[in-house]
Amino acid sequence: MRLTIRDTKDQVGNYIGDYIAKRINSFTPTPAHPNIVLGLPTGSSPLPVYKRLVELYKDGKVSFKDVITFNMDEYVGIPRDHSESYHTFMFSNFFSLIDIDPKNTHILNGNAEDLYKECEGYEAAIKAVGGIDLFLGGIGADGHIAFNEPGSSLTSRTRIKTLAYETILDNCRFFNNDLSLVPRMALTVGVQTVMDAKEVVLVVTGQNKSLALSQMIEGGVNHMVTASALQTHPWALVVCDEDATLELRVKTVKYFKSIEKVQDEVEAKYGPVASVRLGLSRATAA
Ligand SMILES: N[C@@H]1[C@@H](O)[C@H](O)[C@@H](COP(=O)(O)O)O[C@@H]1O
Repeated sequence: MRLTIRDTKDQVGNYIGDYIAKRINSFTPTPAHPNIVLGLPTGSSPLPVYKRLVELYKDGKVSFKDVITFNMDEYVGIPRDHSESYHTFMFSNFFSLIDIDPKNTHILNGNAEDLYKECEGYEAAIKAVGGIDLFLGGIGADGHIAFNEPGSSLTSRTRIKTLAYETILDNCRFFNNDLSLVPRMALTVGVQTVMDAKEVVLVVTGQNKSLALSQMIEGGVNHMVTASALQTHPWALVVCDEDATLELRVKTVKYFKSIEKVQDEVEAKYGPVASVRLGLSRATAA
């Protein structure tokens, strides 16, 4: 796992936005895997990433015409066009601002008649397009990824999930601070669904995520901090701001900063060719 630290959350957004655009632009289609497939999150943390990607699209530096997306999660039981549904979030903050074909965007339907079937179908749809190339994610204050709350199986797949009280409290701000309006359940991809992606990028910003970040990076792999499963992913990158590092050891921060410096030197020498970068960065991050 690599950790890249930037001063502010906007700089984090720019870094990840540029990173994803580079992946889209360097994607080589094959008959078995003709489109790049992204996994996408909602939440306040990824907003600067989406803002950057929209800017790059408007500047003609990236196109989403051939991009397929799968969102991480969706609430159960609120209408699709509810102002706080993840469907509404994705269309207002991203999809309606770029040239993506809505047919290529996939979001779990929290109002499906058969929620079990919906989840099984989602896993099958991911498989049918050749798997996810890059899964972008955020984390909850309790270290959850998607809606994989503490205690979730680290080999879980897309399923129905009861939300933790802490998450319901966190989300209350979006529902007029009225606890009774916050959905109690969600559909979510599993930890294993995220782990199956070829590459995972996590955006972690703000002091309120600092404890979760230190637990996921410095603690052991643990189902109480489901994002910690990424320690075993062969190609995971966490990008955070300085505020989010507050609970990390100084030694940890210095270590990851020094690794980035080496990577920069290697890239300056060999060039930012994606495949080369992938191989070399793996070596330096090991
Ligand atoms: N299901 C979402 C997660 O995918 C997201 O990472 C988390 C943090 O959101 P925020 O970035 O707003 O702190 O919120 C919810 O729990």
